[in-house]
Amino acid sequence: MTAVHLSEVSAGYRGRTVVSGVTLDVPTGAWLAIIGPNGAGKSTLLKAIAGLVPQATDVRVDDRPTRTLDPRERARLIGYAPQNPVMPDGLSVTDYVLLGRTPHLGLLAREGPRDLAIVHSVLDRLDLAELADRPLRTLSGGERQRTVLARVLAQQAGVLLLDEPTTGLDIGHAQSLLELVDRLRAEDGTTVISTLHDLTFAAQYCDRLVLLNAGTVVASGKPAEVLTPELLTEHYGATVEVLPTREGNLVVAPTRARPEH
Ligand SMILES: Nc1ncnc2c1ncn2[C@@H]1O[C@H](COP(=O)(O)OP(=O)(O)OP(=O)(O)O)[C@@H](O)[C@H]1O
Repeated sequence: MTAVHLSEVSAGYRGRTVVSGVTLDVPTGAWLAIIGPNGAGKSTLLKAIAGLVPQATDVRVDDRPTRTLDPRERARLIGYAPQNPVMPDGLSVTDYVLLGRTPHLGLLAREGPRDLAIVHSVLDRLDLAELADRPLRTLSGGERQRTVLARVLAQQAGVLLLDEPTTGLDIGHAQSLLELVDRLRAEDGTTVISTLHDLTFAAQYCDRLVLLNAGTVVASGKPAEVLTPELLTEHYGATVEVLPTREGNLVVAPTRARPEH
């Protein structure tokens, strides 16, 4: 089943087209990574899928055009974690993550024991339980990043849009966050679309990659089809080796120019 469908989607800001002609189908339970150089339009494409930027032609999530959904309906369907969200600094971690439950509450209803149980379980899974009562302004960059993901996971939406979810995380926390997302899609059939600059992680966790440059899709397919030295040189201007590991993963290693003797 297709969870997310884009057909010739273009999107941009104030009359400037930033992403154009993107056609994609993401099956339920799949994980798609949008990769590409800085400014390629990756975040804009995620926002277009979330229905948050002006776009030409509809993006459909669960066969519904996202731009016609009201915010509560959209939030029940799509969990979107932006790269730099505005966070009310005075709130505690628990209260902030509880905001993820808002789309599931009646208009004037307060959260109940089930909502609190979901929040505590997410905090545990993201290694945030000890910070539950801390005001957001006291968190480190990586702790804030995990708290944003916790709010989105508490939403329990079927489609997750994650903009650079591992930025600012150390390798251990980045890995456990990606493992958690991977478990959600295996166990609950959650569909994931994320931007990722770490191409080795993208190769490891994602079924399919879309390489965006200057707002258009220049390559798409399985990690081994997209992460070739030729494509990475052409579109990132990087010199890299792509090495297979014993486990069958790929490592993208930048090579260093050596001075000639
Ligand atoms: N709110 C905005 N208003 C106007 N232009 C914007 C806005 N947001 C992004 N842009 C422009 O759109 C283009 C694509 O930006 P976008 O953030 O989608 O790229 P990206 O691929 O996610 O980049 P990065 O890897 O640097 O995060 C850039 O030229 C950027 O300056």
